[in-house]
Amino acid sequence: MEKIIEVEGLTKKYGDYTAVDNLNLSIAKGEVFGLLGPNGAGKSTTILMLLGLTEPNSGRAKVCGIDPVQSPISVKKKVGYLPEDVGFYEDLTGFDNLVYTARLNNIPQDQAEQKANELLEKIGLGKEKFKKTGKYSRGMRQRLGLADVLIKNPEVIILDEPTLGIDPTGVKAFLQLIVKLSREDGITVLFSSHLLHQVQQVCDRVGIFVEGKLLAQGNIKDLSAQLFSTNSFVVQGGIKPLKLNGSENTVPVEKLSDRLKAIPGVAQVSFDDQKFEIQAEQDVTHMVSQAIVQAGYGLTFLSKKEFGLDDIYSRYFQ
Ligand SMILES: Nc1ncnc2c1ncn2[C@@H]1O[C@H](COP(=O)(O)OP(=O)(O)OP(=O)(O)O)[C@@H](O)[C@H]1O
Repeated sequence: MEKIIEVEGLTKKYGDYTAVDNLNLSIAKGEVFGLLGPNGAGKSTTILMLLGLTEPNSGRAKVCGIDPVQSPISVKKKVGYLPEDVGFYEDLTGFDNLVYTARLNNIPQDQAEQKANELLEKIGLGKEKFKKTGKYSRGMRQRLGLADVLIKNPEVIILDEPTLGIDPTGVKAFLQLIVKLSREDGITVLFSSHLLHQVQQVCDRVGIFVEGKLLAQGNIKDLSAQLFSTNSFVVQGGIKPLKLNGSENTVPVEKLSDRLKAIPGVAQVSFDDQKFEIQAEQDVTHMVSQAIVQAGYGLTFLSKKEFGLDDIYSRYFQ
């Protein structure tokens, strides 16, 4: 797979303090990668180094095959960067702001206007495009920021905490838009955030960043497998013998337990009276319920839990 962002041993120190410590990272074309970590973890510093806005003390980065230290201007042509707070000309409309950015990027006026119109529709600001940006809400500004980044046809977009201060409906629309861009236009997205659920919703892979170090990276399933052995699914339930056809059809609990253990992917089965817990590598709920009914029992309850980023995150901080 083509690599768009490659980072090896990247380190940044501020005096004696190491803000980014020997970072290794590789992001493929079209991937949505989440850089997840608490405040001060080093996410913004990493982004600044990828953009050539600050120099590393050691290590190297390549973005679209370009070294940002050697060619910061070339990198900026290929990478769109949306900072936490975007600045616009408040007295200009959304449309005029976009056209202005396009002109700065040497896009001819007629193409700039056409592209601005297309993008404003795409980000859902078609109706508000002739409103001055000074009157835009925070969510509208972030969406316009995304259009402002896209107008120069970047190969990569880097979003630093892009959803801060947007209401939940706006956040949902914004996240859907990011996924759409990646899937439809093959744009690679680096999404930096401390918000687990958002990262989980949109990112193909995640890197967990704490105190300048990347503690783990992978898709959510792999990360949870690393942390919770291979058993990232837990199915819990209660059973009761079915009396409909006479209790002679009901197999003993020990035998039921053996049948459950034989289900592919099941690692562990434990019973406590008429309640059970099953740990599995994958979602086995449907096979568990079938085995229970076939053994002559009814289910009094059945619930499943899949370890998510919350569990992964809190496990790292324990
Ligand atoms: N210019 C600077 N001079 C000195 N220290 C800095 C500078 N910039 C960042 N730091 C420190 O480096 C560490 C990493 O900061 P960074 O902004 O990269 O973290 P972050 O993960 O992006 O957090 P946030 O989400 O709060 O922006 C922090 O401890 C911060 O105080």
